[in-house]
Amino acid sequence: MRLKVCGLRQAGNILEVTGLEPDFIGFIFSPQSKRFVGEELRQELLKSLPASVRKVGVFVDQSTAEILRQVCRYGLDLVQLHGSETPAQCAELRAGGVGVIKAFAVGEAVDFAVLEPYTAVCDYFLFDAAGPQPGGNGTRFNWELLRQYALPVPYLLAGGIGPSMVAELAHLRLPGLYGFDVNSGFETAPALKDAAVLRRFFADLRPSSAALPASAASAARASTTSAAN
Ligand SMILES: O=C(O)c1ccccc1NCC(=O)[C@H](O)[C@H](O)COP(=O)(O)O
Repeated sequence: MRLKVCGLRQAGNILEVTGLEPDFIGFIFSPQSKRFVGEELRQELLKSLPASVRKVGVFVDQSTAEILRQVCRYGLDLVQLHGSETPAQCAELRAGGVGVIKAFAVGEAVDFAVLEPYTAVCDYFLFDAAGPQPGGNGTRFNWELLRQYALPVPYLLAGGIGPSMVAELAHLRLPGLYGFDVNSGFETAPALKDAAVLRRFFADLRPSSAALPASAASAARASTTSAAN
C-alpha cells in the first residue's frame, strides 16, 4: 500500500520524513491553511529530494497559472486539488506537464456520477472527510461508501488517519484503493510531523521491509510495485 505524508514545510522535518521513504510528500500552497508553506519551504531542498518520493503541491481553487508557477519553482511532480476545480482545469494542468490528484470531500454519500468527467484527466483521486476546512480536518468518513467504487482511477484514502488505526488499515480491502494519506494525526504542531511515530506506522504497514536497510527496503518495494502494476 502506498503512503503519502501531507502538510510539511520545515527543512529538517522534510528530511526526516523523506528518510522514511514515503511514496508521496505533500506541501500546502493554500494561504488559508495553518500548514501553508509560505516562505519557509526551500526550493533547493525540494529539488534535491530523491525522485522516488513524489512531491505533491496542494491547492484550493487557485488559477492554473499560479499552480504551474509553483510546480516549476519547487519541481513538484503532482498537484492535489481540494476546491471546485473543473475537469477542464485538471486537463490544462496535465497539459502543463504535471500529474493531477483531484480530492473529493465525502459526507453522507459519494456521488460517483460527479467523478466520471474527471476520470480521463486525473492520475489519482483522493477521498477525504468533508469538514469546515478544505482539508486537514482530522476527521474520518464512512469508508464503506467506497465499496461501490468502480472507476478506473486509483485513489488515496484520507481524513483522520492516526497511528492507532494500523491494524484496520492493514486489513482494509476496497476497490481502487491505492494508498493512505496522513496528516494531522501525526503532528506535534501544525505542519510538523512526528517522525518517530511515522516510522513505527510505516514499519507496521510495510512489515516485510521494516527489517531491511533503507536501500534494500526501497528495492524490495519497487519490485513489489512493478509486480502489482
Ligand atoms: O492540511 C491542510 O491544512 C489542508 C488545507 C487545505 C487543503 C488541503 C489540506 N490538506 C490535504 C491533505 O491531503 C490532508 O492530508 C487530508 O486532508 C487529510 O488530513 P487529516 O484529516 O488531517 O489527516
